[in-house]
Amino acid sequence: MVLRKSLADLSYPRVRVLDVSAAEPLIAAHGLVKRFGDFTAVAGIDVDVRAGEAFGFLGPNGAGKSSTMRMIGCVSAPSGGTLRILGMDPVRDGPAIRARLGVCPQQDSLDQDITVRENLTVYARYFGISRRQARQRADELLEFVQLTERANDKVEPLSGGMKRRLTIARALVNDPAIVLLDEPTTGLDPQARHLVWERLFQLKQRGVTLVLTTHYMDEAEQLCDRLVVMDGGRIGAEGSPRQLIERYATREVVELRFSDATLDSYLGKLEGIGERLELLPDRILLYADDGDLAVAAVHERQLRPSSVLVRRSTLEDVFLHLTGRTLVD
Ligand SMILES: Nc1ncnc2c1ncn2[C@@H]1O[C@H](COP(=O)(O)OP(=O)(O)OP(=O)(O)O)[C@@H](O)[C@H]1O
Repeated sequence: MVLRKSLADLSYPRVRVLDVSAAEPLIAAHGLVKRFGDFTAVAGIDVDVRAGEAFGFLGPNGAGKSSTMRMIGCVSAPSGGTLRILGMDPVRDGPAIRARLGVCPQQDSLDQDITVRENLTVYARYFGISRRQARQRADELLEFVQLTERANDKVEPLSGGMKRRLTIARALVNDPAIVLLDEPTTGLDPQARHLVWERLFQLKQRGVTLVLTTHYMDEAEQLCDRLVVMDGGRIGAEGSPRQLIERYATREVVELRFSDATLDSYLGKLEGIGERLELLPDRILLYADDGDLAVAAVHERQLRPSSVLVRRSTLEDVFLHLTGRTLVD
């Protein structure tokens, strides 16, 4: 496997691009297992991550996403199966792999006692980067994550979104071949999430290989070229967001609420409209390629929902179809 710097983009963040002749995926997992005592957190998953793609693990809390990321990050040994990262074995070649990974953990692990810039320069020194280069790299990265004005401030007073952006900058210090992001926007407010997405999108545009976990379907839809839907340590489906929606949902969904009776009494009355019905605690979802036609059919049956919403299908619908639960349950 040959890695070379992209000549097209000399500005930060520098990009490592896999030589097109390399056949092996950057991350290849087959039958990967993680056990904690008798409990199986990851139950034999197959994953291939290719150079330059943004790959996501979408699933609810406890799905096994972080356990998988920790194995890929070479901080937790697999209990079974095979895992190769950048053509190497994470157990034997952990330090060599870690040197080429950028890791953005779920919990911010920034040093609160030093400045924003020092968080980057000190980290850069772990990778053997010279003091002068570290300083230059830190300044470029602070500009990239829009924190230049806070460079000399301590970390503690920064907002959650700023801390997350600083953690992303830190993950880029060593010019990584793969950036691992565990729940990059969990706990952030909508504006801060959008800023993080925007920076990640920039990285993606520059060809950086991103691997992220999320339980936000909008995050997965916006950022991921390809993703796996994970639940209970297993992968239920794999594909691009669009492929998954086409495969597991209809083009549109009608959300129906009724105020006059228990919801399940309407299931029989709606039978045969659209392709599928899902009963949620507060509404019925009616899957149909043409939502308006489905609504007309509902009215023809003299049913009077208290509210009707026609929307496009999302990954949330895919997850519901695959697991019978919503992601936020
Ligand atoms: N060190 C550990 N010891 C015992 N059980 C663990 C350990 N780490 C994780 N687990 C369990 O493994 C399961 C999967 O956890 P994991 O953190 O991988 O899920 P996740 O999909 O990342 O969810 P979250 O978003 O909550 O982190 C959970 O039931 C969790 O309690």
